[in-house]
Amino acid sequence: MSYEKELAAAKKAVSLAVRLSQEVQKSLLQSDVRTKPDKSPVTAADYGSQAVISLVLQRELHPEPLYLVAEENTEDLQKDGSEAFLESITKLVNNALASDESYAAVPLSMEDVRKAIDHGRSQGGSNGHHWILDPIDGTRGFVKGEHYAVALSLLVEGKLMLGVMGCPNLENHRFSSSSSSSSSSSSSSSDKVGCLFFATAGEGAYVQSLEGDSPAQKVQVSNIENPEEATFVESSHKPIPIHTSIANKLGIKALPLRIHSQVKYAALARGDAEIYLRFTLKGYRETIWNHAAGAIITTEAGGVVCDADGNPPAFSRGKHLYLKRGIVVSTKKLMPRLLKAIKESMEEEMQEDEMHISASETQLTL
Ligand SMILES: Nc1ncnc2c1ncn2[C@@H]1O[C@H](COP(=O)(O)O)[C@@H](OP(=O)(O)O)[C@H]1O
Ligand SMILES: [Mg+2]
Repeated sequence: MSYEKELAAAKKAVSLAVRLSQEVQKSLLQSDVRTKPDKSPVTAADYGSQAVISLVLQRELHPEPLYLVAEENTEDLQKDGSEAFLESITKLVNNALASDESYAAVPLSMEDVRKAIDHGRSQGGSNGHHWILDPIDGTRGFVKGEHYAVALSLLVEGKLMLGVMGCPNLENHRFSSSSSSSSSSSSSSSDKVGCLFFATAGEGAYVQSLEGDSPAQKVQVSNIENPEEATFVESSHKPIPIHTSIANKLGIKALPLRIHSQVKYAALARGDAEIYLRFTLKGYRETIWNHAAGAIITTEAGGVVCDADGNPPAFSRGKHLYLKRGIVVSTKKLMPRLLKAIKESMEEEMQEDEMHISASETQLTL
């Protein structure tokens, strides 16, 4: 089955949502950043992007029903004092939609926008069609003017069939590992930025400029064979000690690139980097919208996405991913060596934990 109609709808939805997010990022004041109960930030762009994508998909795919599993909901927007915030989100949504000729109709009300956001309450699963959305992935990066992504994908009968990812602050040219440092968000003012990645199952992964002014180009993961030359990327959250141990075992010389959001998957898909490690901290459960679009794009570019044991993550079990230790992404060539290094590092970590436990038991008995 071809997903042409769905792909066109998804590209349109993501492009309009990116326009909205860029509008917000340009004028973002610290006071516009709210904090969710899990302490992560949320902005008008998170809600606005979700509303735009929900509305565009509903209209483009009509009369098919839309099942959308998305990160945001309007619970916090219904609290006292949130009316002005919802009003500003509604204005952003109307502006973004009006920039597309086919949507320049009657402006939407606050209630329309609230409903569009809450359309994203589907739970996913292994039956039927489910769209998966992270309206702003990497909100921490977004509020700092760094990398973020608008990530949309389609799950059909439990399998990822399509992914579209807008990366508004990613340079159109590849970034090289020679510029490796603790941050990769630097760009010279003459660099052209803004990439739209997309992939459909079995048909490869592509990138085009977000401005749509150049034809799409096929992307492929890197073909380096020596892990010592690999560039490894990780999240900008707290450093994860086991990542360093794994990189040392592989003899990787360059410092990791620390990048917000699923732009990390895009970096691998395009051959800018070869290894993405995301061992999760205890108590944190990964959600499908943080990985789905990136996973199909990198896989279609020839990469491999798996857990620490080498098993592919299941996107069909609801909103969460059930992983043993985290997500590992690399190329087919490097994955066997990487999994071996991971196994060794995990065994060492377990031995260290056991030593700590017996040392503290000894202290207790003294
Ligand atoms: N302690 C943690 N460990 C891993 N991921 C976390 C986390 N706390 C939050 N996240 C999620 O990680 C996403 C960002 O990933 P990254 O660190 O790769 O940029 C955030 O998505 P949102 O920005 O969409 O909320 C957030 O949901
Ligand atoms: Mg998000």
